[in-house]
Amino acid sequence: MTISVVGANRRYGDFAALDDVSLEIPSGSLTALLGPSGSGKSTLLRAIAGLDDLDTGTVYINGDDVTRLSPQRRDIGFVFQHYAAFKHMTVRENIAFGLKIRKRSKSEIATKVDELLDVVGLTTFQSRYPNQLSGGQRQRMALARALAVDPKVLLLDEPFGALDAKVRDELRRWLRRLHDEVHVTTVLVTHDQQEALDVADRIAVLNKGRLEQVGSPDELYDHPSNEFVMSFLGTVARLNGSLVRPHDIRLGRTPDLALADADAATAASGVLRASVVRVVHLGFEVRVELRNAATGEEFTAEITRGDAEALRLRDGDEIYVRATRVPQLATATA
Ligand SMILES: Nc1ncnc2c1ncn2[C@@H]1O[C@H](COP(=O)(O)OP(=O)(O)OP(=O)(O)O)[C@@H](O)[C@H]1O
Repeated sequence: MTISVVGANRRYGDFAALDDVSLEIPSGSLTALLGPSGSGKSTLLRAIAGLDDLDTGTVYINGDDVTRLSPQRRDIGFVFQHYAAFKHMTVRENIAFGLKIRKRSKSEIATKVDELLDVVGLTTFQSRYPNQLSGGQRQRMALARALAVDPKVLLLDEPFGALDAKVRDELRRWLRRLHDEVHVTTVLVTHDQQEALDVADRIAVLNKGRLEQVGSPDELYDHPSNEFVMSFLGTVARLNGSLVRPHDIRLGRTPDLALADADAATAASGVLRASVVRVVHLGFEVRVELRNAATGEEFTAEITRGDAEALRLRDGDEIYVRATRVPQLATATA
């Protein structure tokens, strides 16, 4: 089911939480709403769910104008960061809840719940109560409960936000596989660019209530439309006025850092002198923290272990750097 938001505005007093946002979410996609805290992600998600009203604007689901429909009538599954499970019900009963109140037959409920327990990997935990589950298991139960009623769309607001890094990482992969199996149009709110790049097939970047860019992870990474998008998707350094990514910086002992594939934009960024502040070994990669000799600005380059060994970098060394790639931004905003 395609979701379209057209001309969405939401103000709180003088403050624009959503400022003329229009967004198309393709049927069957897993779209991340990505942005810093306060950028309007949850406001947009809640407007799609019908939990909050827009001041102006329209929400369409599958071509139908649902702007005035109650959340219950939008056929939506919703999972929040802190999921409120029914404490007195087992995992199985929690997942079955939505089907029961819709008065489905016992056998239909049993079949559906068995299937979902399997999908979310909780079959052996089905008789437990929510407080006997780990945080990650609880969120999987929440997803199963949301999916039980075959929603047209699944809306997830930082569903893994409260979990530790390792569990979050596992659940992301699991969500991606689940989505590949179930194909329900899914919108995931996250402030974590790694999470968005990892699981989403489309990313919508929000900043101060405005939509900055929408596209595939590759499109956003390779062709960010402005400096905000580029710096929000990962670490960046500023070399001679251009933003570059740490792994697009070449280091050398001499200023002769010729590039086979140098193009005009790269050549313009030139060779700079820098001193090595610190060398950090991160397995295969080596992170080199540097200080621009001309400006004193610190920045980071990421090189392979092999390159680092060849250069034999030591703290305090004076070296030369240049960008091997400078993304061309559509607009230059800060
Ligand atoms: N009920 C409200 N009353 C006043 N201001 C609100 C209300 N709800 C949200 N806001 C403001 O609107 C802005 C957007 O909030 P929203 O929750 O959509 O941001 P977000 O991008 O989801 O942020 P976070 O990642 O911190 O949850 C914030 O500055 C917030 O303070």
